[in-house]
Amino acid sequence: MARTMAEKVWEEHVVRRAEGEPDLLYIDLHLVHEVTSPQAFEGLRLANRRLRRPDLTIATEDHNVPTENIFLPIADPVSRTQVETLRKNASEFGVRLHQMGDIDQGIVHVIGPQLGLTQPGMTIVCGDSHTSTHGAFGALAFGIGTSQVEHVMATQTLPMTPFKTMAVNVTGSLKPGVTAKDIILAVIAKIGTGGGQGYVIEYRGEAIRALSMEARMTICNMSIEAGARAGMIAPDQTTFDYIKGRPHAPKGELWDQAVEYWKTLVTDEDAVFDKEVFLDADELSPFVTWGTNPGQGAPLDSVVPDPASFEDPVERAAAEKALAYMDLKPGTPLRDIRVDTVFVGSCTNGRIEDLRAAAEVIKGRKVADHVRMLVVPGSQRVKEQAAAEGLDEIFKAAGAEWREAGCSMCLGMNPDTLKPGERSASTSNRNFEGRQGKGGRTHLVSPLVAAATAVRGTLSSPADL
Ligand SMILES: CC(C)[C@H](C(=O)O)[C@@H](O)C(=O)O
Ligand code: SF4
Repeated sequence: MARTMAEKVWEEHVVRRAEGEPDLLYIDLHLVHEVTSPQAFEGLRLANRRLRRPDLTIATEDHNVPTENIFLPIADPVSRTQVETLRKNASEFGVRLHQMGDIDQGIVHVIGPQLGLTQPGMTIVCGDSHTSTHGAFGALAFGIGTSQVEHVMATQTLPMTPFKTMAVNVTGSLKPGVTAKDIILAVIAKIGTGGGQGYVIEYRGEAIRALSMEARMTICNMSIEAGARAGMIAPDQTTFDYIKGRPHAPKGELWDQAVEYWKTLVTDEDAVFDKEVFLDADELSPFVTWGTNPGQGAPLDSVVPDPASFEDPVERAAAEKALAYMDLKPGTPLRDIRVDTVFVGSCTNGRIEDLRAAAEVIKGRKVADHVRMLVVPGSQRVKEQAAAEGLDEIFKAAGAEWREAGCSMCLGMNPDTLKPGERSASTSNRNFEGRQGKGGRTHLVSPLVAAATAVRGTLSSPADL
């Protein structure tokens, strides 16, 4: 029977199947961070169990880490406890941990691909919703809850209920200045934050094929913001070239065998998806969010929508509430919205290509006087590479702050937060109330829009400079 890529990867990993029960899947890679692992380790300890496969488990410190003065003790007691607990657990259970200051430390979804741990055809889990990022390689990658984290630690398997399949077909090609971030914000605006519920999305079409691996990761990363269980992109030459030579990539003959297998991980031509969505890349322009969920977005060229224009009463009420929180008036051109802060970073857009894109725009220009710009590499290696290319100097010369790797202002779990009432343009993935700090207001944007906004001080694209 013809199968989709997601179904193929799933079938390869079933270790037990019984009528009326979820399939038990083998897990190839388990990524761990300090927020969702403490209770799982504690559960193992109480049950007197060891970790089943420490070699398939890797941990990093990301959410709670400060991005300045990383060799001083963490000031916030909750953050400090979480990080210290992970260190203690990793050493007790034999898990490789990349600590602050380690060259391989960084956001969990940045370091997996970077180390070559993330590979096509794998099942990958992490107690973190944006695990969907790894699907960009043709892996089936799910965010899981803490009790599931414990299950994987103890058994290297996970019971999983079947999913539905959705194809998001992106035809045509992107105009200059339009990026993967704009594609995914447009997809979520189209299908809604619940549109992907129960589905694994496969992104397909010529516009997707033309994207770099990092751009593909940006798209798969935000699948979860459409409510999907995972997002995937079929592996191709772009994927193989990205993985080749990385520390954990197969070598020699094993490499050739792996690529042969990876090439089979494409959706069969006559496979049928449960749902199909179409988008024309030629029609896209830079996209920004105006509301408090990632689906409340619109082209930068447009205006803050009037809640009355939403036919669905639930959407209308949500828009009213969002505009009140965001302190925005219907009809205001999105370009007139003035920001206080610009954040370039996160597992959505904190990779080297993102920093290059932002640097290209900001080079030789200045961050507006009323704006604070934070540039936070997704990992220490990204930081090192950016510095080798002189990007750090470009940002600093423009007046931006250049930081150490971590989740930073993507969420308010570390010192990088918005103050109440402050407004940001942010390359991250969530704009919920209080996400970047209590009372903070977030507009999700691409790195290009972020950089242009930093210069003009209002939501802008490079074409406005
Ligand atoms: C803290 C963590 C559990 C959370 C997630 O699961 O996504 C975080 O990474 C986020 O982005 O909100
Ligand atoms: S960067 Fe943001 S979205 Fe990504 S893992 Fe960290 S907190 Fe979650």
